[in-house]
Amino acid sequence: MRQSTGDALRPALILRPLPPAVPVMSVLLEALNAVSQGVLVAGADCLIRFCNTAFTSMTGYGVADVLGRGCDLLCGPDTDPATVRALSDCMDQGVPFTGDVLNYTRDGQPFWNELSVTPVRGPDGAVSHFISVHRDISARKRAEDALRDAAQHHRFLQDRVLAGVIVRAADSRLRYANATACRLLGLSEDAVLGTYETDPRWRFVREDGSPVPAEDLPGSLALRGRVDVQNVLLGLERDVGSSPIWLMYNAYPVLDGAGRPVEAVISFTDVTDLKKAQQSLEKSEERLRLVLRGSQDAPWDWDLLNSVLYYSPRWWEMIGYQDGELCTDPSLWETLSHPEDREACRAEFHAALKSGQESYEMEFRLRHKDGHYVPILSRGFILRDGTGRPVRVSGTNTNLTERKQAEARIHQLAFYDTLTDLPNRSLVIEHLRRALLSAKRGAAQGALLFIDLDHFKVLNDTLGHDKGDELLRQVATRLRGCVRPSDIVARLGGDEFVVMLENLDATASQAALAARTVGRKVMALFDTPFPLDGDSHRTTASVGIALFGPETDGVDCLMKQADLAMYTAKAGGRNTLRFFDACIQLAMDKRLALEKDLREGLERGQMAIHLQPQVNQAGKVVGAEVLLRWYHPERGPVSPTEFIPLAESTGLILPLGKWVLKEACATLRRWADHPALSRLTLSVNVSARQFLESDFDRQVLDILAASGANPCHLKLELTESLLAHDVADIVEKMGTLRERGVRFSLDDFGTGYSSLGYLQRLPLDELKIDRMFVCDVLSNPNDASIARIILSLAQNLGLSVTAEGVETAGQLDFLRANGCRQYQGFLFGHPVPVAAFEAGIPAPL
Ligand SMILES: Nc1nc2c(ncn2[C@@H]2O[C@@H]3COP(=O)(O)O[C@H]4[C@@H](O)[C@H](n5cnc6c(=O)[nH]c(N)nc65)O[C@@H]4COP(=O)(O)O[C@H]3[C@H]2O)c(=O)[nH]1
Repeated sequence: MRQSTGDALRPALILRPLPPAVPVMSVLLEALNAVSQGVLVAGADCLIRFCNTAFTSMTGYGVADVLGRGCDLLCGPDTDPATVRALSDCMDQGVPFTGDVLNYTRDGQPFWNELSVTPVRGPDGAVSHFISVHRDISARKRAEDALRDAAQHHRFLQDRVLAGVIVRAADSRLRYANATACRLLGLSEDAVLGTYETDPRWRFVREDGSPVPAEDLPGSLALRGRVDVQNVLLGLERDVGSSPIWLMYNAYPVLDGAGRPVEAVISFTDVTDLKKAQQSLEKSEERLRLVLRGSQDAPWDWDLLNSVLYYSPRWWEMIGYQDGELCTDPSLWETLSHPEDREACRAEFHAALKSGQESYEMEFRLRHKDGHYVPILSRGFILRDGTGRPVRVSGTNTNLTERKQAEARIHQLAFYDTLTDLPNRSLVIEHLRRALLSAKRGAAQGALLFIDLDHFKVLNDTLGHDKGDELLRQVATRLRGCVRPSDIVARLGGDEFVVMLENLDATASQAALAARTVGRKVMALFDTPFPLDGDSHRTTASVGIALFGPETDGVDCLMKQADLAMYTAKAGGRNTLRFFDACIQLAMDKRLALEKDLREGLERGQMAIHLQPQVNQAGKVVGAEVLLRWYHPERGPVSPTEFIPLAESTGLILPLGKWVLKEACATLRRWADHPALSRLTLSVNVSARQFLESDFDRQVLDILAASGANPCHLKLELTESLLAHDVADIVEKMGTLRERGVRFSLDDFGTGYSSLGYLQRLPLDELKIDRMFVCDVLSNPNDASIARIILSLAQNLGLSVTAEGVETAGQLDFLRANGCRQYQGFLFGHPVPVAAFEAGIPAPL
């Protein structure tokens, strides 16, 4: 109820010049004050003559405020001037007016006034006054505004949701479509209401490409079945034949009060991108399936977070197992992998996980059920979470067996000679390159031997290529068999072979000797005829040798040198061996001649033994060392220091040594009958090569037996170099001989391989102090110390000691003072022929 201002009087009807009020008027007045609308009466001059109670309540004005005021009393700042004008025009023209006007109460509050002004005419037809009826419609206006706002908001939202929304009537006519729906359906907003959902311009298709009939559209289904339709995927070809956009539909029916469907609300979302992604995923999965089906790869998958491993049936098959035959746990591949690969693989795998890379590849071997190892290429793809942590690894294993075999075959074809299976020129060049590099780093000298069969062409032309090939194969086999496994034997082509020897010796002369030994072994291979298809064929080879070492100028140069040496050998009459280096060749020739002479010298009786006395501390001769002498008719006397090493390297030491032993034993036997000589011992030098003969002990016993010498007078002098060989064997042979009374002395003690361990193990009787220490005992404190140590060592081990090379009384005094009891040297006598030695021994008293 609006507050009236000051005037508590009931509103009065003041109509002038109306006749005085009668009860009827009073009733009318009562009626006017009872109505809920505000009523005003204004004169033709538009001044207010009357207002009812509802008006005063509505506006807050009192009756006194209103009477006599103009009709614009209620206008305010936001009152629409156009409306005011229209009202004013109506009043001027004496026509009714209705309209909604924004008016203001007395205290300035705006309110909506539904105003209707009716002109009242007098008998003369002229407007005598106006009756206006006012209704406060503010509440309605607010409701309408709210409704409009809500509708706008709703529309706003509808237009902005990403889903299309349409409402269709039962006859499929569209009643509503939001902006998204219009966009997706290709409709303008104006066209919505005239369009049917079943419009023939749209073609709906299913995922398999078949068309969707109108009655199966989601709206139709919802209306017909009165059910909600959910998640139906349809393709929409907006123009028939165009590529469809994919829409995910939901729909529900709207029922009337009687439960009859009146319309369907249909929403749909554009899932074309999703669909495309799905299709491409399906395609790539399909492709992967096809690829995997077509390939022999074995997929696997490892869930790192849960430690769950999946090995495909082919994974198992690759290593000979049935699916599930072994327990599948993360350590399985480690258990099955080759021990040599395991550590590297583990490291590589963890490095890949740690590094953040997406994939890796590695090769290793897995143990097959039957025990052999299968070479595997494993490719893994690492899946990581948002923080980069690896959560899953998936991949495939490829069996590399065939590839490895093919690679080996290719390698074989590229680097091996198909006829002989020996390395070919390419491979030997590689080996040489590597050997030269290592020689440059200071390793020992090596040698390259070029071997060319003599007159091979003639054989090939006369006997045919098959037999030629067969000969080459047999030569290859023999060559391979006559060198060490570490030496390289190769075929360069035709009848040319090479042998590469590494690490021969640090000195060129010794390396040349070793190379020549191999060269001669190679030539000796041709001494035995070659069986060729029932016939036996003889052939020879020419060998050229080039040494290589830090100074060598590269592979080509070395090959040329060996080739040239081989041609020199051919030019020298074939079946011969030549060095590229002329000096080496000269030295070799000399050596060869010496070797030949030595061999003949032994056969022709040019050898003799000389004896050098060994005396005790009283100066009495107790024995002698047997020293070999060679007197060549042209060369004259040849020093043992010259021919003994040659004899050792050629093997001639064996017959020579035997001969010396026989001579010594024969001498002992002879002495046995001679009172002055019968107690003397003879020390015989035995070379390592001689002693290592498997039946050396038997040979000695045979010679002793054959000569009838007393074994107790025979002493064998062994050298320290012998100790580099199988000591157990040496000990055994020494034991056998010692049982018969033969004694042993260790020669040149202190110069070579001595070790206390050996000294204790060997059944020795004597140590010999080498003359190199004796020589300087007085001038060199080191040598004096060594001599003293040897003497004290011998004493502790219970061995006797003979000092060699005693030349002066001073040396003798030193040795004697330090406990040495037996001596040998020029001070007591030079090596002399046996007869001279015997003559020098005084007859017993
Ligand atoms: N400067 C000097 N030299 C002295 C003195 N006393 C002895 N000699 C020499 O020292 C060598 C001792 O023999 P070796 O150490 O066994 O050294 C021997 C031995 O290793 C070897 N040899 C000699 N005969 C044979 C043999 O029949 N068989 C074997 N396997 N080797 C032998 O030849 C080496 C040299 O023999 P030779 O030339 O006869 O040289 C002998 C001898 O003449 C001395 O006071 N001063």
